[in-house]
Amino acid sequence: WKDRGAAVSLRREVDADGRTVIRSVKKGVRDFNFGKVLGEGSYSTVFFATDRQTLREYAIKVLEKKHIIKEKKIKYVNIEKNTLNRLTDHPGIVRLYYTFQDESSLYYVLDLCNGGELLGVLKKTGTFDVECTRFYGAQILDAVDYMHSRGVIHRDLKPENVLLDDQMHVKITDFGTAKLLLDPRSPRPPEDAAEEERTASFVGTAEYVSPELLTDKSAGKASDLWAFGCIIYQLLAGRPPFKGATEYLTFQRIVNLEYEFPAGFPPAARDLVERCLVLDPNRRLTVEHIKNHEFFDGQNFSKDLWRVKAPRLR
Ligand SMILES: NC(=O)c1nn(CC2CCNCC2)c2c1CCc1cnc(N=C3C=CCC=C3)nc1-2
Repeated sequence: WKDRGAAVSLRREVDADGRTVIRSVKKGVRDFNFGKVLGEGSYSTVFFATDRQTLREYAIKVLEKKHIIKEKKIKYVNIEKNTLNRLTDHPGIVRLYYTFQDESSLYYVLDLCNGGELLGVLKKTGTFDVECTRFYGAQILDAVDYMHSRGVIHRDLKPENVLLDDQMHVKITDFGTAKLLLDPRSPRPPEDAAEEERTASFVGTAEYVSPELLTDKSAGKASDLWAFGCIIYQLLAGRPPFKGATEYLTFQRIVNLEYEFPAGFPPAARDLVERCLVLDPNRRLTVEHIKNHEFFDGQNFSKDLWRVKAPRLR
């Protein structure tokens, strides 16, 4: 596990001759004050942390080595690090500053999102109006477009993984289950790669998982756009489109496309959702189609999208 990024701290020490020397050493656990737990995954815990020298605040994701090995999650840990290393330069993606390790754990130093989860904000307001849905939908779409352009498929997009920063702007997180498309420049994968993909065990969160992942276990960029359609529906309706009493019943509703729109659901948004929630991934809207859809008429998808003030949530 090669550490990434070199963050050094200057440490004043006394050498053997009693002289005070300043050494530059790679940052480690001792350079941070760890605060409250922000979230716990099956093999990681994310803490609020402050750099003791610069006082900058971060989220530090801590992964216990022996647990990762015992649970055979090394592959996921490497996927997440390789994914974060590809997604280095977009305002809508939680940024990995650097990593370090000690004998027991691995540490990822990440952007801190003080605004919490989009889901939390949605629960407070119940539903979003069209203006807020357009703003957050546009930011999520722009971040997904960047991810896909870098050959990354998130595979578990949902309002819990859409975090908010101090400006209430979107920061997408949790790439531990992402799928990395092979670099087009690299040699073609062996034929059995497709087979291996089909035997892949990972499935996202029930309410947002795409039908193709349930039927033939293949996930492509269109799988993230299925989840995008579910999120747009949920922001306006206050609940996800597919929700059964059990996971199995939720899956059944998805593969049978069983969902309705509540009365008063805005027509342009309804048309957009209907064209994202298409069973055949090849007939689903692509990012470009969605950007040009009537629902986003007049929406600016340039860098300004990340400079404008977030609309007041109502
Ligand atoms: N899995 C992760 O990488 C991750 N998990 N969290 C906390 C989770 C809580 C449950 N929903 C998904 C996120 C984070 C990160 C990245 C880095 C990261 C940065 N800031 C926050 N901030 C939060 C603030 C309040 C509540 C939750 C998260 N959280 C994270």
